[in-house]
Amino acid sequence: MSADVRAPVRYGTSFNQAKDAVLFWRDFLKLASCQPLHAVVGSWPDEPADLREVAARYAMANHQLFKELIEAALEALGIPCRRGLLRELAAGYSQIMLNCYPACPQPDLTLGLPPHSDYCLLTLLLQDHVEGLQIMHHGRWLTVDPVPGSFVVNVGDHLEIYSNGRYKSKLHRVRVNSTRPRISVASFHSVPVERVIGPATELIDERNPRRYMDTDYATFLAFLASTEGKHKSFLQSRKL
Ligand SMILES: O=C(O)CCC(=O)C(=O)O
Ligand SMILES: [Fe+2]
Repeated sequence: MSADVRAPVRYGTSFNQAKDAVLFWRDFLKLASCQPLHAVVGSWPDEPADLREVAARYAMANHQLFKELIEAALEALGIPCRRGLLRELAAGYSQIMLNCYPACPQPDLTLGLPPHSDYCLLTLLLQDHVEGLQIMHHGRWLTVDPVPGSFVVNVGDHLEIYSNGRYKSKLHRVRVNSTRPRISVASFHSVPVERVIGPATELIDERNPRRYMDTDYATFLAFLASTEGKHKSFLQSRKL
């Protein structure tokens, strides 16, 4: 239950319950799943006995699917796949976030997760049969129908920045209910943490000026700790 948000394994409720003023109605277990995977698996819990093996198989297959999806996204943007970003993803940074939202006696007084967008290129989200995820669409919260065994693919802040705004990172939140607990597994995928990400040079010219500042993980953490973080989203803070 580390207060260090960079720790490879964390258990908790909100982003950093040592500091956050408002806690969320959820428990999470975060597993860092950087590539190559064998470098982090040893830091994962060794109980239950098959956790490492099952989670490693899941992480590997999930990362493979992510690479196929991001390759398609780069192709759609007209960016040659064999260069730049895709090559870096062989040593990319991923996190598996296992979320459990217990049933809540007063669900209207809280949230499982407050409105946010994901800090990554793409999120592959597996959810059970209990609804709870909502996305902001044209100024209204829409509930996403859970389809067990399928992934919801969310565009994250990094893809909006990298595509210079052509892909949009979606604001989303999680509501809880009074009768049924809900479980979801979110896998966040991006470039290595020390890599600075900005709009792809291929997408910028005189008619399409750069719309976002460069960013890295240190900028993100500094933003969360700042007062700016109280009334703005991280993505808004990177807009030019
Ligand atoms: O539980 C969900 O459906 C969404 C989880 C989520 O948005 C997150 O972990 O960032
Ligand atoms: Fe999210």
